[in-house]
Amino acid sequence: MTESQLFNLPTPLQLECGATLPTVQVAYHTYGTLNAAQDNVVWVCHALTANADVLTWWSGLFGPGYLFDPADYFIICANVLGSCYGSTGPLTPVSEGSEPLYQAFPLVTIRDMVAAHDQLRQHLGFSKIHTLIGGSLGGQQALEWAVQQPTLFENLVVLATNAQHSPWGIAFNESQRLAIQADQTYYSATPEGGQHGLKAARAMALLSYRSYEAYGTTQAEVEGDKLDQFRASSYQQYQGDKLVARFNAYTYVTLSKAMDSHNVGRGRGSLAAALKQIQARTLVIGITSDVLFPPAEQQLLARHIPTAQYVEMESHFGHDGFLIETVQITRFLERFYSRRLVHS
Ligand SMILES: CC(=O)SCCNC(=O)CCNC(=O)[C@H](O)C(C)(C)COP(=O)(O)OP(=O)(O)OC[C@H]1O[C@@H](n2cnc3c(N)ncnc32)[C@H](O)[C@@H]1OP(=O)(O)O
Ligand SMILES: N[C@@H](CCO)C(=O)O
Repeated sequence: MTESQLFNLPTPLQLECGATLPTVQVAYHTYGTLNAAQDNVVWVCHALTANADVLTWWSGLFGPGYLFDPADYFIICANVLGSCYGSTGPLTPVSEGSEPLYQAFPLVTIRDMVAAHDQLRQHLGFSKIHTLIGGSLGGQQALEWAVQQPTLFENLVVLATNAQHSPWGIAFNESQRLAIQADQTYYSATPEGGQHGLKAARAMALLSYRSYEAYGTTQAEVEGDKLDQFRASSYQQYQGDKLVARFNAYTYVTLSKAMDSHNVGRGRGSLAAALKQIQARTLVIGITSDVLFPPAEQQLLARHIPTAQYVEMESHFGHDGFLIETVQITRFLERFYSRRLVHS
């Protein structure tokens, strides 16, 4: 694990909603060495509850001996604006000496996240990115960035994501926010506020990340005569507690609203017109059992991005397959790069 590095934006950040964040800090991790030609940069955009330490949460794809090996690539991942892993968010001050804003933290969009990351890119002096990759919320950022800067990225890899967040996805997120906001401690504006609601929200979200088959495989009862205390119940409880131990309700609300805001077509005529701007060679990966970002959304991306290839991954892990099925993803990527992987 590497240490997080910090970048402070040189000027206040004007958000899409009209609010301004006076100071913004972006936490990021890098691995490997930038080569002389500076053409081995792989930029990873992370999903909802992850952090910038991609080697911990995407191991199997990133790390020594894996496809994106720090021996070959200069890998960078930045924590998104609004998160709680080092970048400015609801639990951090937004100006020198101020108190955190908690539920008053302004609305952040995917475009605001991209704006912060692009400032970091400029600060680091990268004028070319070999590969931009992200799944889910990370894929939303990657698509938005690739639309905004068509010539910056050589390759774009997006998994289990979409061009515009769907009514179905927004409804899932709103239901989770309802659980958080029904927890009166949410209004306490303390780091622990809303934890009961957050636990319920994560349990609800899990249903959209997995599948009927996945629960059937991993949570089936050994004894068939139980009346209560089922394994699936204890799994939901456990997963809720696990997120509460490492996250907070205010960040969850902020990031789920950012996901809802995603629409590459906003102000650009249409989704198709926006996606047509992308010049990066693109691989779109869908997952057969993904009910949250179903294959039809990936197929739409591939239809409108001029150079896109579409592949579909057989998996019963549902949406979270993009984090879990690293062997299949590696195979798809090797084919995509046609073995042009190692840089001299
Ligand atoms: C410090 C950090 O921030 S690290 C994490 C950073 N964040 C991320 O990476 C976000 C993206 N990652 C994820 O969403 C997840 O880690 C995934 C999707 C990759 C994998 O999910 P996991 O929860 O690890 O796997 P899975 O769904 O199989 O659950 C396994 C866990 O449930 C527990 N479990 C399984 N069945 C049950 C049950 N019936 N009752 C109670 N617990 C259960 C297991 O013991 C295991 O516990 P552990 O995580 O403490 O080892
Ligand atoms: N398991 C992922 C799901 C969101 O894509 C996360 O927690 O970030």
